[in-house]
Amino acid sequence: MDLFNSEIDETKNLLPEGGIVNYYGRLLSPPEADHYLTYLLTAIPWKPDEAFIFGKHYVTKRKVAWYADIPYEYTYSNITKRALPWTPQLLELKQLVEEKTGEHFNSCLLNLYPTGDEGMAWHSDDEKDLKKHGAIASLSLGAERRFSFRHKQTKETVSLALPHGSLLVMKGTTQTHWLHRLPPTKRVKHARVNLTFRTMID
Ligand SMILES: O=C(O)CCC(=O)C(=O)O
Ligand SMILES: [Fe+2]
Repeated sequence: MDLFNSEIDETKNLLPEGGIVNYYGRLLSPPEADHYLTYLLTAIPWKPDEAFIFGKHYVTKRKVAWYADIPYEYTYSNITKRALPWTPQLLELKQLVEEKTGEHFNSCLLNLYPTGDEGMAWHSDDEKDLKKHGAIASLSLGAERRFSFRHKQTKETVSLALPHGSLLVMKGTTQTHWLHRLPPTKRVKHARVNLTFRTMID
């Protein structure tokens, strides 16, 4: 029996309409999750997220890294990023996520939120370089944070907590009809790392 996930139905759609979000609970046991969190905090070449918007240079306290099967280039907010080659540990995590979800991914965006002061504003992951309606799998490590969805028309919201080692998948038309965000919170004083596994189109 899975002691972590006894109450969780991973086939349930958390959204009432317009997309599919499945929550798998803990993919990793707490010791496994600790192991990967320590690895990621120390071994990933974290860089602040940057943007040039109306000629002004913005640098976030949130840090990012990007890995993929091939050195894809990806431009947003006038900054071009080139994907790094997978590390063995990231490939282990990718394989676990793929086995659990039955999906396949060719890239991963990593986010590091040093404290609850950092979050991510409402957005959809609907860039044209991403496979349309492709699944996005989100693995969370470290500080537990709330994660929210908001329907673009009805403004209905759906929220859940994402604990250490947990897995969430967004698929179907979720990015077309819903926004999502990671709200900042004064209560959280330690770091969270999030890995979003994605499919880029060539
Ligand atoms: O940190 C998270 O849980 C979400 C990150 C996210 O939405 C993104 O990278 O597009
Ligand atoms: Fe996102």
